[in-house]
Amino acid sequence: MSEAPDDAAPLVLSVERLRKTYGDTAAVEDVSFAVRRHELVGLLGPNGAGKTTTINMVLGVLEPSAGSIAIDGIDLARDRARALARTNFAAVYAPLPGNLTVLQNLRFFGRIYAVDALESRIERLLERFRIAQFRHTKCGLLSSGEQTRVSLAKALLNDPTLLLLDEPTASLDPATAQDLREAIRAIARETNGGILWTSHNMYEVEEVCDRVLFLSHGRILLEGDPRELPAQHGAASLEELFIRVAREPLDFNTGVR
Ligand SMILES: Nc1ncnc2c1ncn2[C@@H]1O[C@H](COP(=O)(O)OP(=O)(O)OP(=O)(O)O)[C@@H](O)[C@H]1O
Repeated sequence: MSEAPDDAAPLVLSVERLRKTYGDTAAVEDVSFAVRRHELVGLLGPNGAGKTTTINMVLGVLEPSAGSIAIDGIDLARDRARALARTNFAAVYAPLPGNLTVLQNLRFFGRIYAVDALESRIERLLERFRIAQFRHTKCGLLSSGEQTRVSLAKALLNDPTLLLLDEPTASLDPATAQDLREAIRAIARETNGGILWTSHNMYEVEEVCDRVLFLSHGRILLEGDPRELPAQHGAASLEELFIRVAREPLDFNTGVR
């Protein structure tokens, strides 16, 4: 756990009244939140809660039905290219091309992002994620944990102000996951960015996140410090709170549907 981020730190992500509907189904409904510089925010919720839909709207992959998104103060709808140049992401469902080596992949993406001094940037990231020995190995041949580390290196190539991580430790053994959590915490501390992170591992969320948002049925039901929220709501642990929120798809504070 790190020092609490400064409440006055600039917003690296600001989401206002975001909504995404598919026909009569609202995947995301009236969601507002922010991520500050140096902050690690967990986006939690049961399967189908709307986490990936939210992340995909922030990444510009999905167009919101309503609402606005600003990255580092830049409105995504109005100035898309400039806003997206400040983001990056890593997700297990978006692996890097398997027929390219680690180096070829990092060079390819580095050129797309127009990274300055690309070769030295790549070398630093290969060291940081302990993947230098795989530089000439095709990504498709790496273990899932090794691929995750390459995806994280790729996600940091452009030194993003906003880093989105969708279950970054899902395929990792406990020791590798622990190393990775430490690396990600260090990134939040040392860079000028903030991180939005999804995970189903409540132990990890308590250890890593400065703040969490509980999403259920497309709405934010709870928000706060993952170490304080359980006691505030009479739950013994974050996991117990998560299960209650997931099973009670109603206004958690008032009990009103
Ligand atoms: N293209 C689509 N068309 C119709 N419904 C969709 C579409 N994409 C997502 N949904 C629905 O929107 C809801 C939110 O889905 P989403 O993938 O954002 O959930 P999630 O919180 O990421 O879940 P998980 O933890 O299972 O990955 C789900 O009910 C899903 O079925």
